[in-house]
Parts: sequence; C-alpha cells; structure tokens
Amino acid sequence: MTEKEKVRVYELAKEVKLDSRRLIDLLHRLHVENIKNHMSTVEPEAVQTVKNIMEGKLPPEPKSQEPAVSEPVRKTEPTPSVPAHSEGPTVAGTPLVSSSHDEKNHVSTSAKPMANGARPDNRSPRPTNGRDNRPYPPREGANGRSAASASSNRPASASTSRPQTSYNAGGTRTGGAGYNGGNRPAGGGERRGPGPSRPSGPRPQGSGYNGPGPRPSGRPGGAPAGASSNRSGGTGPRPASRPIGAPLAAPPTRPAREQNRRGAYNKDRRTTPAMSSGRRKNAWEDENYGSKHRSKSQKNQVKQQETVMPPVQRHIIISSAIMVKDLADQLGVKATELIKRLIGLGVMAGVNQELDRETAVIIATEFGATVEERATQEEQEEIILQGEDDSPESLTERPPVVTVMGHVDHGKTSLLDRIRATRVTQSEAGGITQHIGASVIEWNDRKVVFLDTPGHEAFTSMRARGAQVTDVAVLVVAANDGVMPQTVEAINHAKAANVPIVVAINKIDLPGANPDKVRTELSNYGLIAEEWGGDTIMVPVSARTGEGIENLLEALILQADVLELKANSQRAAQGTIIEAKLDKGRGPVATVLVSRGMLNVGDVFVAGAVYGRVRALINDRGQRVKSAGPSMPVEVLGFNQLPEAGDDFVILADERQAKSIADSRQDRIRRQSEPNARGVSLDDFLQRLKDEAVKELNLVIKADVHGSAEALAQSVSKLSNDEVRVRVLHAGVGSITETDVMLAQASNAIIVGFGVGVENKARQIAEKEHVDIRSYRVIYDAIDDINKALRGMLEPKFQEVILGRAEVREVFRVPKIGAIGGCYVTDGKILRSGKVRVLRDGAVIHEGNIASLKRFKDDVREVATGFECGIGLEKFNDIKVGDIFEAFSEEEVKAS
Ligand SMILES: Nc1nc2c(ncn2[C@@H]2O[C@H](COP(=O)(O)OP(=O)(O)OP(=O)(O)O)[C@@H](O)[C@H]2O)c(=O)[nH]1
Repeated sequence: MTEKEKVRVYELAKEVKLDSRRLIDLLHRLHVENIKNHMSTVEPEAVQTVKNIMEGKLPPEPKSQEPAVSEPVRKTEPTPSVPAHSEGPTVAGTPLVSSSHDEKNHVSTSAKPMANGARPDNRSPRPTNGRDNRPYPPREGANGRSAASASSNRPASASTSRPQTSYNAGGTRTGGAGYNGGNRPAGGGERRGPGPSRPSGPRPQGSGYNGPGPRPSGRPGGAPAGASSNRSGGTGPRPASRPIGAPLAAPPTRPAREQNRRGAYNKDRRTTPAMSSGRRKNAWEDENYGSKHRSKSQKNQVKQQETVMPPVQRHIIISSAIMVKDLADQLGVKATELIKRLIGLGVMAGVNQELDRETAVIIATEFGATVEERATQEEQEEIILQGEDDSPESLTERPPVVTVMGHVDHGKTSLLDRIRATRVTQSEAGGITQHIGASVIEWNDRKVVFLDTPGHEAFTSMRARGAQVTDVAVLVVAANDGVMPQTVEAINHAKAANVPIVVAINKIDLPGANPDKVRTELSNYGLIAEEWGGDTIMVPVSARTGEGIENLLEALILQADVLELKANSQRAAQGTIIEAKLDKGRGPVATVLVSRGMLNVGDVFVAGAVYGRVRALINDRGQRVKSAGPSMPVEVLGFNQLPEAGDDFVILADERQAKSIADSRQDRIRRQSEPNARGVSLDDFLQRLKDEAVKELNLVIKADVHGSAEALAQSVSKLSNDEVRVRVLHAGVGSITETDVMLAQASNAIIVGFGVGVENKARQIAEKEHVDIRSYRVIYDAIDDINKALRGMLEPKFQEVILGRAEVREVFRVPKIGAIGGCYVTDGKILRSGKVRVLRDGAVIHEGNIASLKRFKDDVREVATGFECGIGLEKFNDIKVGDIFEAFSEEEVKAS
C-alpha cells in the first residue's frame, strides 16, 4: 500500500499492528468521518496520521488549547496517565496500544511526561468527581452498554471495595483504547447502491478528516473515562506495545476475601484435565512476569495473581456473533464464569444466547485470550461485491437519471409522454417504446434517463432497499392548481434523499395558470426560483402543447453538469434492479440501471439474493443490444429467480462465487425474517444514541389538519439539543400511508401520528419492517415522548397492538342504549375487552371502550375476520356507515 492510497480499516489495522476495533476507535477520536466498521475506507491523510501516531509522532495540537502542563494525577482520580518512557502512542491520553499491566509499578501515581514531552490534547485539569471531561468521550460498548459505564453502574460498594490497583475489566477496555460496539450502520441505514458516490447532496468536505480537536463530551450515560481502569493505578511503566489481541491487562488482584473465595474455586479448576497446574502456572508466569529472578514480593504477587484467574486458551478466532456456550468452550472456561463476567459488563446473556462479535472480543480479552477478528462471510462478500474504487482518471461523464414526481393529475404521465415523443420525433427511426421501467431521451447529443417508476417509489421502497438511483427529481406542479399535499410529500422525499429538484410548472396553456403563484407557494417549502434569486430551476411547461419542454430538458442537462455525474465504463458492471417481472415466455426478467461499468451479454451476476448469466439485453426501444454502460436501463434475461426492485446487481467473474453469494444472502434473508431486524423505535432510540452516536432523530409527522401537523413539526424541531437534532422529514395531513412508512423506513425515521389512523397496508409494512408508528391524541404527549427520548429518559411503557378492524355497514338506533354499528370484521379480530378507535375519512374521531359486542343476539367475547357483529361504544353514539372501528389493546413494553 502506498500512503496515497485509500485503505480499508482492517488493512490499516494490520499494517499498524492494531486491532481493528481499536483503530476504529482511534479514527473516531481523530474525527475521521464515515468510519463504520473494519471495511470502511480510510483517506490517505488519516492513514498517515494514524501511522504517525503509531510511530509516536503525535498529531499537531489544536491552537486554541491550553499550553501543555504536566498535570499531576491524583491517586484517587481515574485518569489515564502515561509514563515517560511509555512508547505506546496515545491520543487524548488514551493508550492506543494497551499494554499489560505491570504489577511492579501498580501503585505508582506520580505524573510523568508523555512520550514526547507533551500531552497530546492539553486538556484542562479534570475534575475529580469522576465525570469525564475529556474532549474525546469513551466509545460505548455493545448493546449500548459501554464496559466503562457498566463498571460505573456497579454498586459503589463493589467498586470502592476494590483496591486502587484492582483490575477493572470494563474500565480497562472502554475507558482505555475503547471499544466501539456500536459503529455498525443502523438497521435501516441507507446503503447506497453500488457505484461511485454521486455528487448529489452535500458532498464530503475534504477528506473527511478533521484532525484532532476537542469534541463535546457528555453523552447520555457517559461513564467516567477510564474510571476504575487499570490506568487509574497502573501508571507505572508499561511495555510500549503488545502483540495484536494480546491480553490488555494482567488479571486482577482482588480483596483478600474475594481472592480466597476465588482461590478455592481456582484450586478446583486446576484439577481439571485441561492443563496441569504446573503447566498453567509456568505458562502464566512466563508470559506475564518472566520465569526467573523475581523479588519475593513480586513472587507473592505473582502467586496471588495466579490464584485469581487461571490462564486459558490463548488464541481464538471470532468472525461473527457467537453463542455464550461456544465462546466459553473456545476459551476453556465455564459458561457460568463467562456469564458472570458478562453481567459485570452489563450484558445479560444466557448460555444459549448469541453475543455479537464486539462483545465476544471484549469478553475473550477479559479472559486473557488473544483474539483474531475475521471478517464475517457477509463482510467478505460485501468486499467482493463492492469491488475496487474507481480512480478519478477512469471516470467519464454519464447521463443523469431523472424521476418525475408530483401531485395526482398534475401531469406527470403526460409530461413523460411528451418528453418521449420529443425523442421519437428527434432521433428514432420507427422505434417503439418498450416499457422496461425507464427510458432514454437524447436531446442535443446529450442523454437523459427517465425512470417510469411512480415518483415516490423511487424514493421510498427503492431507497429503503438501499438503492438510490435518482440523480435529479422533476417536480411537476400544475400552474392552475399550485402546491398540493403530494407536492409537499414529493419535496420532502427528494430532500430526504438529498436529490436536487427541478420544478416543471405544468399546464401553463390553461387560462387559470398562474406560475408565479406556484413559485410563491414553493418558496414556503424552501424552493426559491432562480429568477427570484434562489437556486431552484423552475421551468413553465405545457405537456399538452409541448411548450417549454426543451427548456426543461436543457435545465436537466444543466443540473447534470452541476452534479458532474461520472462513472467508469471500462470495468465489470454494477447497477440496481429497477423493475422485475415473471414473463410467461422468458422467465424472470428485470430491468437493470447500470451505475458503473459495462454490462455485456454472457456476464455472470448476483442480484440481491439471486444470480444468473446475462442471456440477452434489451434496451428501452425493444432492441437487443450487446452491452449497456453507466446510467443505461436495460432489460436483462438470465436470472435463476426473480430479483426485487432495489436489489443491487453486480457482475462477478465466477458463476460458483455468484451462486454462493446469492445462496448465503437467501439464508440471511430467511434469518432476518425472524424478528431481529428492526427499524428504529422511539424506545430504542436512546439505546442507539449510546451505541452509535446517533445524531439525528428523523420524524415523519401526519396529523388530521394542516395546523396540527405544522404545530407539531415546529414544536418537535425546537427540541433539538447540542447532541441530537430532530429532523422532520415530512409533515402532512391525512392517515398514515404506505408511502409514509416507506419514507420512514428508508430514512430510519419514526412516524408520529396525531389524530389520524394508519392505513391497513401501511400497518402491515410497518410491522414487517419494524417501523415505529406512534399515535397520539394530545399534542403535548407527542412532544413529551420525543423530548424524553432525546434526553434519554423515555420510559418504555404501553404500546398499542392493533387487533383488527371492522367496517360499519349499518347503524341501528336502540332505545335507551344508543347507536350500534352493524359491522363486518375486515381483518384481525374484535375483542370485547379491547379498545376501539373510530376512523372516519382517515381521521380518528373517537377512541374508547367497547360497550357491547354481539353476534346476532348473543354477547360474545370476540369476533373474527369475515364475520358480522354489532358493536356499541361507551360514550359514543355518532356512529356512521363507512366508519372504521380499529380495535386495539395496550401491552406493556419491556425496556430494551
Ligand atoms: N391543459 C393541460 N392539461 C394537461 C397538461 N398536462 C396534463 N394534462 C391533463 O391533466 C390530466 C392529468 O394528467 P396526467 O398526466 O395523467 O397526470 P398525472 O400526474 O400523471 O396523474 P396520476 O398518474 O393520476 O398521478 C390529464 O387529463 C391530462 O390530459 C397540460 O400541460 N395542459
């Protein structure tokens, strides 16, 4: 690797002899962006910085910071201090290469200058109250429980009963070089489709490496950095480095009573056949202290140590989540012992429970094992599928991919037809447009690709599947109608996807057309027309007469030029499935939009969880072609099964490899259909705050009236604080629809409904995709819940479970009783004991208990789908034909 090349984290880790996890943590501390896991790429500048640090050349100090002062380290303060001759490079006072705890010096507390005489971060003196004021907060542990915080959460008596020198596993790990268990992309996190990152949306600034600098600390639950860590007492000399994965610290010395107890246990253990006591002891001594020439006191100490924790199997390989019992086996310890340790770290797990890789690594190191982390099969496959990055020289211009969006009847279809007609008249010789999901227009020797997919889908379901194929959105607004609800929805979708918008003000041929009114209305949504000093291109057009169409195409080309859309067309192709169907005669066929490379007949591919070999390619004019380059949509024949829209499409050299990847993806899909793949919920938002340094809470708001939606959006936006920003992706009127759920899923958002119902399909998708829909009747409750979540105080409470729905088909007025709805249960069931919400035209008009549930004349406890029944409601008589009764119950949600 040359220093100018980007490298992946694991490669760099290998090179600098640092465990990937630690390197990720270091990169985070250096504020290097986009480092998610060991496969993330590291910019050359950051690579160099890491190397410098590892070679002991510390990063330049921020000017604003205080002068270097050798700060005395108090004996009681859980503050890392690095000895003069420590060669272990440090950042922010944290040893990057954890060293074994040197027992000889374990009581040393004097301050010593750092390797090159200055503290790397020149922090101001830390308070002694145990709060972490370090500029770089500790990374959090798996499941949101940092080992450090876990240790800090222990009862005070437990921690104070330990001597200063005591070994505190949690503190050692996370307070030290840190363990970042939460750096994986969020469940629904946006996975860009293959291909070079598009320049649309905000572009990364520079290399993404901002160099070291203070970062606000004080994340919720932040534990004292290094609290009770071995650094607190172990300030004596340490070895400069240790082999990768070598034990991070020597085993603990414990209070005498505990040692005795453990001693007894260990005596038992030493009788186990795994290793004779003599061999164990020697191995332990050799590794930790050297076998000879110790002082008496040292020997005593060694003896003490030896009785505390027996050495266990030293080298294990962890590549994925592992069951507690399997890890215990690998480590050669009892599962109960492992479980105890896990509890100490705040992780509750049973013998048969899986530990994620990060937790497994931590706990294994706790037991003194060296751990080799290997990429999981999935990660290895992703590396293969991602392929090499393209060098800037290999990139050439590619056409823009455009999606048309807008309100119903504003003329999207007519506009697309008119544009296609332009193409037909301009360049086609008798070609018949074939529906393949996209079409290519050639205008003034420039190509523009239009997706036929209904606008929202391109931004929701596709994006939810990780694919973002659109470069530019054309927002069609009828000049006689102006901005309507779906116009706003479209704007929000495009904004959430960071896709620039070109506005087509349509129907200007109509007498009532008022383009300026449209411009004014759009300005309320942040779209200011260029001619009014803004940066949104707005083109008046008429799909009917064709007026302005050329201007629109010109605007799109202009926008494409601004975006500098480029791709390498000389490599193996990658793309995205934009449509797939089972054709009677041809079997599974799908349209692929090539994002980079050249797709050729005969190529072997993986697409999502299916694979195949390209038998034929058909373009949007129905012509067979031999190849298709970047941005080109092309129908592909040769799939073994039907792929799904939004799936990635990647050419591989080897059919066996393609099959194997497709098979393992199928397996994964099967496993994921079990309830562990989750979207984001408000309840676990706090957890994710800790786990992944989530900085944004995305919301989709739906309310019964415009005023409520606005009010709620404004109120919750104001809840943003220094650490977390509330971002309202969309605030609209009407019931919660499938589109809302898809937008929420694609953007990891929570849906907040205020006085509105949830459409059936939307409910089903939300359940399947684990999208959290929160319904409120009181605006304050909504604000309060979101506020609590932001402040990390949300108490999981009762969650609504929808039981079923019934439609009112007739209304009976019963004297002295009131109105009874003659209902038909359309789905689920209605329970007498449940509650009912009355929905009329998508809005909730009442919520309350059921007063009576009858089948014919009999009172019944429940009525299932497909049956008729009479439902009377407590304190509500205004039942009307067409009302929907949504039955629900409230179940307590356990804290996650
Ligand atoms: N006068 C006039 N009518 C138009 C124009 N564009 C579309 N229309 C008419 O508006 C109606 C709706 O047009 P569509 O193209 O179907 O609108 P759409 O946005 O695709 O509608 P949905 O697919 O239902 O969302 C049709 O009757 C069109 O003929 C235009 O520029 N001028």
